[in-house]
Amino acid sequence: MKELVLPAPAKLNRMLHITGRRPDGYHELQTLFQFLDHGDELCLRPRRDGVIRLAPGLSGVPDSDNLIVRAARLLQDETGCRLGADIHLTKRLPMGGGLGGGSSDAATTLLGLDRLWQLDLTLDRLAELGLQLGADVPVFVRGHAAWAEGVGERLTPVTLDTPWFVVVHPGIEVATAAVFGAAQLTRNTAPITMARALQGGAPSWHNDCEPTVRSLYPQVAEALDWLGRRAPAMLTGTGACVFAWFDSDAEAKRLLADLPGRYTAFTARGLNLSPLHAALGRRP
Ligand SMILES: C[C@@](CO)(OP(=O)(O)O)[C@H](O)COP(=O)(O)OP(=O)(O)OC[C@H]1O[C@@H](n2ccc(N)nc2=O)[C@H](O)[C@@H]1O
Ligand SMILES: Nc1ncnc2c1ncn2[C@@H]1O[C@H](COP(=O)(O)OP(=O)(O)O)[C@@H](O)[C@H]1O
Repeated sequence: MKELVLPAPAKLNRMLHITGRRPDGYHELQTLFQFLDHGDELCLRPRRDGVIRLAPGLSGVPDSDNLIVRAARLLQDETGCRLGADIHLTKRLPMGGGLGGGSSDAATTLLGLDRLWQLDLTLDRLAELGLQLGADVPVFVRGHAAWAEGVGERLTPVTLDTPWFVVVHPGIEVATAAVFGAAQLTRNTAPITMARALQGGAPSWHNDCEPTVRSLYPQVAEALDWLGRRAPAMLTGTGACVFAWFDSDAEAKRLLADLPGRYTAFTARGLNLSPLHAALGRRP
């Protein structure tokens, strides 16, 4: 096999509750993950010499810290595979945006190299490896919209409504660790059942990180207010991106016409199945 060109889709957290904090400091969440038909793209080519080469890299992220390189090395270490890869990244998702770009890149690397290197690992095994790289990686490995608990690793597939979204980036990066470390963050939302979360649907959903992110990052508060005046708006993950949902692409696109110059934005449709798995012909 010469090369694989694969998508690394974005995710949204359609709702997010923080229900506790573990002894290791990580937070217990209940969240609904859904994919978008918009994201990064990776081109993977095998090398015989075992070298992992990423081009272009990301400014401000040394290659050895890049989740793509870390995912590839983890796979080599775990399987003893002596092949390497040239990896070309087309980065479209803003970093620290709450869209899971780095986690999705890592998952695409794991599944793509599993195929190129003919390792035939199960999605269970790849999700286990993914969790070592970040709490959000397993859902991208599994490839199905999901109700997630724990730190995001206990996943139950769900089928959500698939509206068109406007995703607005306020032009700043949010540090996930800063939000989870904030004294004011509420960590005591009572756990609910998945059935209850699904029953209320989008109008009943909220994100427990929002009040803290609003006060730590006024630019995110402004973007939420701007979008919220036009449609119901929410924060994804710990931000910085905020989103609103519409019944049609045309309605979503109309909103972009008024977008203030300080923001960037895109429209995308919600997906319950990851385009990565579709591209690989692999059942989530
Ligand atoms: C909050 C969520 C919701 O989807 O999204 P993002 O806004 O980052 O996309 C994620 O759980 C984020 O997952 P991910 O971005 O992979 O986080 P990690 O790299 O594992 O963790 C970054 C840091 O955030 C804190 N952290 C993260 C996840 C969690 N459940 N509890 C935490 O306390 C820890 O301090 C950790 O060192
Ligand atoms: N391939 C990658 N793409 C994006 N960010 C990466 C990548 N590898 C490492 N990172 C680091 O992970 C951080 C969080 O990235 P990202 O996944 O884009 O945000 P979020 O978790 O908010 O969705 C970045 O600020 C960056 O330092």
